[in-house]
Amino acid sequence: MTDDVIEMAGAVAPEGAPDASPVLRAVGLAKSFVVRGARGRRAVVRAVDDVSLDLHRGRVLALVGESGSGKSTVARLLAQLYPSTRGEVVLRGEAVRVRGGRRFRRYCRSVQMIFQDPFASLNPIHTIGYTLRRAIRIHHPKANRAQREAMLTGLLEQVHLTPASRYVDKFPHELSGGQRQRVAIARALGARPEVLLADEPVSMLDVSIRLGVLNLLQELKDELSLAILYITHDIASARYFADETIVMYAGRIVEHGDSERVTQAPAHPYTRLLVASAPDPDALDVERPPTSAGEPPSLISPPSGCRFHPRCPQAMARCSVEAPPLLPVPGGTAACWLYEASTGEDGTTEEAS
Ligand SMILES: Nc1ncnc2c1ncn2[C@@H]1O[C@H](COP(=O)(O)OP(=O)(O)OP(=O)(O)O)[C@@H](O)[C@H]1O
Repeated sequence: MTDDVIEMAGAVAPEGAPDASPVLRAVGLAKSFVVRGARGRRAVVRAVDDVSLDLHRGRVLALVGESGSGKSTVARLLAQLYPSTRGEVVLRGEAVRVRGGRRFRRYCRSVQMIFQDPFASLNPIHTIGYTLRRAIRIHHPKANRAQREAMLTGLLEQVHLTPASRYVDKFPHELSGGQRQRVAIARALGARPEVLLADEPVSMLDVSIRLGVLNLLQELKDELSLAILYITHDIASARYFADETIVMYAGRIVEHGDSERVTQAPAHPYTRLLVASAPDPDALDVERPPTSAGEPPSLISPPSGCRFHPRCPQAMARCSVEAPPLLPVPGGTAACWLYEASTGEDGTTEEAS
C-alpha cells in the first residue's frame, strides 16, 4: 500500500500541528462581473473589492455578512472557480492561478468546497457509493480496488454514516438533508484536502441537525488539521464555530478579529447592527436575516467613501468622501474612521471615538 492509501484506509491522521504560516491566502482580491444593466447597457458589478484573508490549518475563519455582500464570490475565487479581477490567491506561499485542466485538479486536491445545498450538489441518479468511488478514483488513481473500497468505508465512517454498508447503495433522495451534507463532506475529504471552503454548509438543513453538522466539521478540523472557511449569514454561529471572524459589507471587509471579540464587543457600526439583529446569540436554530434599517447598496454604483455610510448611525462628513482602511481596534481591525488614532496635545495617541 502506498502512504496515501494507508492514510485514507483508516482514520486519516493529521499532517501536523496547526501551522503558524497560512496554508491559503487571499491578497487584495477583487472581482467584477460585467452584466446588462438598465436598457441593456453594460454595467459592472463590483462584487469583491480588496479582500485579504489568511486560512491556517486547524483553524476556522468565518466570513459573515448580508446576502450579496460578496461572501460566495470570495469562496469561489479561493476555489479557483472564478479568475480574479485583481489580487492573488496564494497556496502554501505560491501564487496560484489555474483555469481547468490538470493544474486545477491538482489544486482541488488541496482546496475543496462544500456548497449550501446538498440536494443540488449530489447527483440524484447515482448512489452514494458511486459518488464517493468516483471522487476516490479521481484523487487516488493508483489505488487498487480493495484499497478504494477501504477508503470508501473510511470516508463514510469519518462523517459518522455508520455502518458504511447501510449507506453505500442508497440514493441521495433516500437520505436526510444532514446525511446528504455529510456525504458531500465525505466526498470533499476524499481528496485529502488541507482547506475546506464551506459556503453556508448548514443554512438549508433542518434546525435540529445544524449543530450536528457543525460539530462534525469541528471534529474533522481537529483530527485532520484542516483550515476551514465558514461562510454564514448567522453571526451567532460564527461565535460558536469559528476562531476568527471577518465581516463583509458590500464587497469589502469591514471588521476582522477573534470571533468572541467581534461578536461580543463589535467595533464597526455595521457589525453592531448585525449582532443587534441576531436575537439569541446562543441559538443556532433560526434563519435570521439581519433586520437593520435600510438595504445593502447597489454594487454597480456603490456609495462613495465608506459603503456603509448611508446606513450608518455614526456617519461623519468624511465617511461619504474617503473609504477608511482597516484600522486597529482591540483584538482586531475595523474599517471605520471612528478608530483613526489621533495625536493628542501631550503627544499620546487616542481613538477618535
Ligand atoms: N456570476 C455573477 N454575475 C453577475 N453578478 C454576480 C455573479 N455572482 C455574484 N454576483 C453579484 O455579486 C454580488 C455578491 O454576490 P455573492 O453571491 O458573492 O454574495 P453573498 O454574500 O455570498 O450572498 P448570498 O449570501 O446571498 O449568497 C451580488 O451583487 C451578486 O448579485
